[in-house]
Amino acid sequence: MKVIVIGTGFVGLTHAAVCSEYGHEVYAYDIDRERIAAYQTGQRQEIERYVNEPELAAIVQERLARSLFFCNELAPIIEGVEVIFLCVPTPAGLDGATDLSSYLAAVSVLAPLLAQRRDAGRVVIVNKSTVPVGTARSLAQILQEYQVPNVGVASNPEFLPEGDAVEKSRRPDRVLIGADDQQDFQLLRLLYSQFVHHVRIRYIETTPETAEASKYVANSLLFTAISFWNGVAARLAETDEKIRLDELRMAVTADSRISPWGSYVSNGAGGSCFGKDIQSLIRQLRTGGQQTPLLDSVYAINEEQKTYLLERAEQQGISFQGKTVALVGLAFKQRTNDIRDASSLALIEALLQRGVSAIRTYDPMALNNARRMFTPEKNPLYSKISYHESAQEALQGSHAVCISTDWQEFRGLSRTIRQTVSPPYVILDGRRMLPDAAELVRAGYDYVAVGSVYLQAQEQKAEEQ
Ligand SMILES: NC(=O)c1ccc[n+]([C@@H]2O[C@H](COP(=O)([O-])OP(=O)(O)OC[C@H]3O[C@@H](n4cnc5c(N)ncnc54)[C@H](O)[C@@H]3O)[C@@H](O)[C@H]2O)c1
Ligand SMILES: O=c1ccn([C@@H]2O[C@H](COP(=O)(O)OP(=O)(O)O[C@H]3O[C@H](CO)[C@@H](O)[C@H](O)[C@H]3O)[C@@H](O)[C@H]2O)c(=O)[nH]1
Repeated sequence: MKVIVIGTGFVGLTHAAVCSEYGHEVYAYDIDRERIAAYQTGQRQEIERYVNEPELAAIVQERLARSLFFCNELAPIIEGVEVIFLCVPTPAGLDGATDLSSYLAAVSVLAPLLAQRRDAGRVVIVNKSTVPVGTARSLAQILQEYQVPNVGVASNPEFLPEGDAVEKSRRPDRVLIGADDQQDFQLLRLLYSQFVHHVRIRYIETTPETAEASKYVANSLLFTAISFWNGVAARLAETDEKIRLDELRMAVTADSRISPWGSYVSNGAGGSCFGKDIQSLIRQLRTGGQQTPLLDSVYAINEEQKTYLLERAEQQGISFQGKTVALVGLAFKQRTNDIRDASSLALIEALLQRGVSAIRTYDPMALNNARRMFTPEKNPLYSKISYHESAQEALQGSHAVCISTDWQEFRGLSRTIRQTVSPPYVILDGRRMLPDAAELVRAGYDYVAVGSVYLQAQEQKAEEQ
C-alpha cells in the first residue's frame, strides 16, 4: 500500500519505519527541512540527533530509498496514496487544553492537495496523534468543506512508550481503530494485516470517539498508578524507617490484580505525554460539565514530586544557596534522549531560584537536548549550568548530587561519589538508585531518597551529640 506519514518525530518516524518493514511504500513528510535532510543521509548519528530509539536508525538505513522515502513536499507524493497518518505534535496549550495548531496546519496543507488529486481511489486519513474526543469527526467536516472526494477518517491512537518504540510498534499490545465507514476499516485491516488475526495482539475496531477516549483514559490510569505510589506508598515509607518500600512493593504487587507498573517510585513522571494528556482530559471533562478531583490530584502530586526532595533536604536545615549541585540524569526516563517535561527541568529551575552557584549536569544521552533548551539568551541564569561527559566529572567540586533519571549506570554511583567528593555532602536520590546507601551514610554522607526516611550522615550525628 502507498502510505504517507505526516510528522516524523518519535511516533511518525517509528511508524513509518515499521510500516516500511511490512512491505508498504512509505513516504515520511515533515515541515522541518533539517530533520528530513538528516534522515535522508541514512547515517545513524544524523538520525539519532532527532529520534534516538533502539534499532530505529538501522531500519531507516535498511529501507531508505527502497520502501521508505523522506520528503518536505506533499504535492509530488499525493497521487495514489491510500492511507495518510497524522503524527504531528499536540502539546498542552497555556490553559491545559490541547493545542491543535500543528494538527490544523498539517490538515490545511493536506486537504487542498487531496481535493485536487487525479486519482479517484479511497483514501483514509488517520489520527495517530493524541487528539481530543471529537477531533476525527471535525476532521471529516473540514475535508467536506474542502470538497475532498472519496475520503474517510479514522482514529488509530499510538500507545508506544519511548525507549521501546520499535519493539512496541512491531509487537503492540493492541491495535485500536476508530472509524465509521467499512471501507476505512478494510483499508486499515490491509495495512495492519500482520496484526488482524494475531493470537496475542488485540485488534479492536470501534467508533472514532471511543478510540480517542481510550488513549486519554489509558494514559491517565497509568499516571494515576505513579501518583498513587509516589503520593501514598512512598510518603508512608518516609514516615517510618522500619517500612521498607522495596519489600512493601513486592508484597502489594504479588496480587495478580495489582500491576507492578507504576510502583517504581520516583521524583515524578515526565515525558511528552502524561502531563499534557491528563491536562487535556481534565479540560475535556470540565467542558462536558464533569468534576475532575481525582485527575487534579494525580497531576498536582506529580508536579510537587519533581522538586520535593529539595524541600525534604531543606527541612533538615540544608541550604542550596551558593552551593554547587551535580544533577545526574536529565532525560525523563532511562534509554531516551527526550527531556520533555523531565523532572530535571523542574529541578534546574528550583535550584536556580534557590541561588545555587553552579549546576553541573551529566546524562548519557540527553546533554545536547539540554544544551539547546537552557541557552543563556533565554535566561542569563542558565549560564550557571555546565555539561559533563561522565557522572564523575559532574560530581567534581559539588556539595550535593541529585539523581533524576533511572539510568542503570547510576546503580554504581556510590563508589564514584566516595572517590570524588568528601562529606559533608548531600545525596538526593530521586530514583532509589543506590543499593548501598547505608554505607554512604556510615561514611558521612547525608542521603535522602523518595520512599525512605531522611538518613543523616552518621559521623555528623556523632559530632552533634
Ligand atoms: N512520544 C511518544 O512517546 C508518543 C506516544 C504516543 C502518542 N504520542 C502522540 O503522537 C504525536 C506526536 O508525538 P511525537 O512525540 O512523535 O512528536 P515530536 O515532537 O517528536 O515530532 C513531531 C514532528 O511533527 C513535525 N511537524 C510539526 N508540525 C508539522 C506540520 N504542520 N506538518 C508536518 N510535520 C509537522 C515536527 O517537525 C516533528 O518532526 C503527539 O500527539 C503525541 O501526543 C506520542
Ligand atoms: O513505575 C514507574 C513507571 C514510570 N515512571 C515514570 O513515568 C514517566 C513515563 O514513563 P513511560 O510511561 O514509560 O514513558 P512514555 O514514553 O511517556 O510512555 C507513556 O506515554 C506514551 C505517550 O502517550 C504512551 O504511548 C505510553 O503508553 C505511556 O506509557 C517516566 O518519567 C518514568 O520514569 C515512574 O516514575 N514509575
